[in-house]
Amino acid sequence: MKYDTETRPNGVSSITGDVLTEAMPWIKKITGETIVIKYGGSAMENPALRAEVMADIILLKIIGVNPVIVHGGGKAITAAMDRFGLPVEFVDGQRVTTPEAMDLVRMVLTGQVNQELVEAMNEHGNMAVGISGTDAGVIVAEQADPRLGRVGSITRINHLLIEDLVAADYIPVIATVAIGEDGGCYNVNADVAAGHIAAAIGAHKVFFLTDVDGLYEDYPNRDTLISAMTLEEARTMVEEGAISTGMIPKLRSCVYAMDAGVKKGHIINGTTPHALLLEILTDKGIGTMVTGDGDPEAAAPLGNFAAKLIENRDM
Ligand SMILES: Nc1ncnc2c1ncn2[C@@H]1O[C@H](COP(=O)(O)OP(=O)(O)O)[C@@H](O)[C@H]1O
Ligand SMILES: CC(=O)N[C@@H](CCC(=O)OP(=O)(O)O)C(=O)O
Repeated sequence: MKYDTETRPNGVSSITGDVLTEAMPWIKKITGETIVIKYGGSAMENPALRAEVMADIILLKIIGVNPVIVHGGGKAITAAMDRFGLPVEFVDGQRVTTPEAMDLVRMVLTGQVNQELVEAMNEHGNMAVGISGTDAGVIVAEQADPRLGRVGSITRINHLLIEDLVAADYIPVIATVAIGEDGGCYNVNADVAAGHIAAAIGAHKVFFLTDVDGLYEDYPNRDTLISAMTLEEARTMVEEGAISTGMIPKLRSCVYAMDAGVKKGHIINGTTPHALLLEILTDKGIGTMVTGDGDPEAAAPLGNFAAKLIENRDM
């Protein structure tokens, strides 16, 4: 039943009621599920927005969802390296990490970014617990490539600590510093870590919050946003190299997690107010959704542009 705002003494709009009712079936679907949310450096720049995202995560927790946060902080690391006069260099999207840079990466991710997120969430009740991949050996890695120094390639996720925290109703907030198979620690890409963690804990869904609306077929042409794609289409795009830096590890991680049983992967704009809530609790999904085969929400086939891109790569 719809009410006329005019007839309401407190002036509350019926739209508010409609929005709340619309959320009900989605709350029923998601409550009790564990979701992994990767929060990236690009979407963390604005402190007010960051605080809003953290509050939304708490709201999800309150309605019975179990969020696990995996965060990056690439921009903050670069700013710190500039400040300390360390050279900043990326090879294929991975930061060249000398031992001195590794000290700074660890300092920024675990000491600064992680704690900022934990503090912002705990303003709403002390539910968030900050850990890094070295705690209880949650993320184990080996050297990826000697040319990249202390950059790690993940070999194992020890998921017990994450699961224990979730079971105790905490929100784990994980900085992606890994413990080395050979001792020491490694710098791992946060998108990759999120995919591995989602796979290891058998998450229901994995979300990548970034600073663009999702995956574009023809970036930066804003008319080419892919709103939905199947796992096989995502796999083909990754394998054919039809996407560029930034999105590569996100889509690859979706594929990795979904191959391990995660139901869906979402790439959404963390700078859009309440992006997570809109994606999870309303009829109108936003961003790019990757669905599994046979999923009733499975996507329409890729648009012409992506199909052409892939076709051209074959030639
Ligand atoms: N096809 C594409 N669709 C969307 N974004 C793309 C695409 N190709 C490259 N990008 C870039 O990827 C960036 C997001 O990746 P990144 O900067 O690594 O994000 P984050 O710090 O959130 O992990 C976007 O800001 C955009 O510039
Ligand atoms: C190896 C490597 O490149 N590690 C990343 C880790 C942080 C990260 O991934 O942060 P975003 O998600 O904010 O980009 C880095 O040093 O920037």
